Amino acid sequence: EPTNTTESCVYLYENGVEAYLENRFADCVDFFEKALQKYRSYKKKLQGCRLKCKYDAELSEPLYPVDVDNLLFYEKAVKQTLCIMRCKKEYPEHFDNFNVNPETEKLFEEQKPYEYLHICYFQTGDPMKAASSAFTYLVSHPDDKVMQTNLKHYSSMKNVNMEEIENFEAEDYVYLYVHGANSYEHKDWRGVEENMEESLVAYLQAEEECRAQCEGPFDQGWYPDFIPSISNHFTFCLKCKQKCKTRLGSLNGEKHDDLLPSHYHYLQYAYFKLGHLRKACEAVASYLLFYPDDETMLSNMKYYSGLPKVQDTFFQPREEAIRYVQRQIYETRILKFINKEFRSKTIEQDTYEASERNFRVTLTEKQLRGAKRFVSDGLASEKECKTLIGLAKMFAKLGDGYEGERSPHTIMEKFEGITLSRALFLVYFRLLKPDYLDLYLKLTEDVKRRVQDYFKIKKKLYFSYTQLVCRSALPESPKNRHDFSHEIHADNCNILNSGVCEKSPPAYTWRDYSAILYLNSNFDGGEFIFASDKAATHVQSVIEPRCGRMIAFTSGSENLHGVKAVRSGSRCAIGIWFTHDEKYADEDRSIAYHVLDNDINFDMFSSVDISTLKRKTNT
Ligand SMILES: O=C(O)CCC(=O)C(=O)O
Ligand SMILES: [Fe+2]
Repeated sequence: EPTNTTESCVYLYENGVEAYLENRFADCVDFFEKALQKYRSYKKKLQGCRLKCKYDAELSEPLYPVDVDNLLFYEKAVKQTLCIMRCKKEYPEHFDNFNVNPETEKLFEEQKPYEYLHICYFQTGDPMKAASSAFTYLVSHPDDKVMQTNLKHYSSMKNVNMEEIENFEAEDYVYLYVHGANSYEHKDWRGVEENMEESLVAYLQAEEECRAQCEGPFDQGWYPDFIPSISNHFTFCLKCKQKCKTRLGSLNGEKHDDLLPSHYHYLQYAYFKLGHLRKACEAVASYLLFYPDDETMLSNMKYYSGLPKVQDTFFQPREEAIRYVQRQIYETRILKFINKEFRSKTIEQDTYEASERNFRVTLTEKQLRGAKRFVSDGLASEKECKTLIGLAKMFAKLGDGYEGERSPHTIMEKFEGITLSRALFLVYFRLLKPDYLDLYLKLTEDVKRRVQDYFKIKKKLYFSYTQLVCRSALPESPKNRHDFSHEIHADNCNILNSGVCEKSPPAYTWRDYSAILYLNSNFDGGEFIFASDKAATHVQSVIEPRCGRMIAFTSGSENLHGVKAVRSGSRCAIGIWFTHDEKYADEDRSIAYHVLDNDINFDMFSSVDISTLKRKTNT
């Protein structure tokens, strides 16, 4: 079994998913609760080490009394590194062989476990916890329609008390702040003082932790010089840190973009009512650091200044507010500078070409729990994905000659798309700008290169079939489906009831490798799964599609796979199948290159009946 926590978090998570799929709901609850608990404690330790070490390095005696050439900065970095290494050693259960896996972090940071957990709680007869899980999920995904419906459903049950619903992932300051605001409503000024002062400390602590979490590893994608490497990593962290404010500004889903300064607003009034004028003035000055032109606060200031006991020197902003605002302003300026100055084409080009050369596997065979398969990211930019989705949508609307509007796999979804051959056909007849075909070719060539690299394929490999497909939930289909968008299958054989996979027609027996390049993630459901049998009683791995991600595998029975129901939205991906058999090579691809090069030779077309371009479809 895995020895480190991130892995065992995934391990527990996967077991939870598996228990859920097999209707073992008590196990599901158990696994997910443990997974969440493990992840939380790992995260606290990690943040704790980073914060403690920063603090220690700050306090340590410099090796030389004068700072020359920013050497003090590097001295501290070195000391901090040593400290972090030692700190992690103290928690071998968390950091042994520790290797941060951003995929895992994402699962937990996006509260994925609650998507399963609420159902498992419900099934084990705990609708209160089911409701709280649904609520917890909604706090970070406030617009999730499916979860909103679930919560509504739970809240209508007679043994569910909405007053007692909890956000399982709430930070300490959330309840302190809510209590403080309630005290204010009840004119309990001491209550405001106590809760808001405590909430302020807890909030700043939570923000420091959030920022510390941003100081993780960063895959540069190529090998830059020393200084560019530092500034790249710094920028990456800084962008992440800037998101902490927004994230923490959500009070159980309610967005506050002024959460931190509003503490000072409450406090100035409470202190005034309690007769602590100096403290009231300090709170006013602190608030004005954030919003210097705020009229209410400026008129408060005027009013307080007029009081006989108040002196001008009282309006001194608080220490923590000064530090916070100065840092905020500085960071914003740096980011603005970066965004403005690094726009130039040459830099983008460099970065792009450099990352081109670097082949990065996101998930390995071990992580996917099966042989001859891998997942890789970064194969397409957001813009490229949008362009191709646009292409699919454009021609689906015109009615693209597909056989049947609906999906061949489930009546709950519409299945539409465009093959490479069809894109070629459209370009040839001037119905489509060549840029689309160019992009289609380029991205699929990249996929092929990665497949060849990963599987170390020496024999000649041909494209056999390429198809961009969007699977869309039909508006009338239920939102809580748990069927498949694409049943578990193998790509080059037919699974018989006996479990044997027969390599005969109608299977596409010549297919040797399969790859799918995903174009989006803004839909519900649609996860790709590897399973060990046709009924998916044993799921080996679940992969979430997203723009630029590819999954590749050998096409045989060793790689049974399927797609879970697309519950809402539209899921677009390019499926690509490769063969070693020249007979099944896709001739349209080489024609496509000629069409794009503008040296179209009509002899070439004579060997291909153009009308077949339209009919050749894959179901
Ligand atoms: O779209 C996917 O993720 C997989 C589709 C698939 O397995 C197929 O078309 O054979
Ligand atoms: Fe498939």
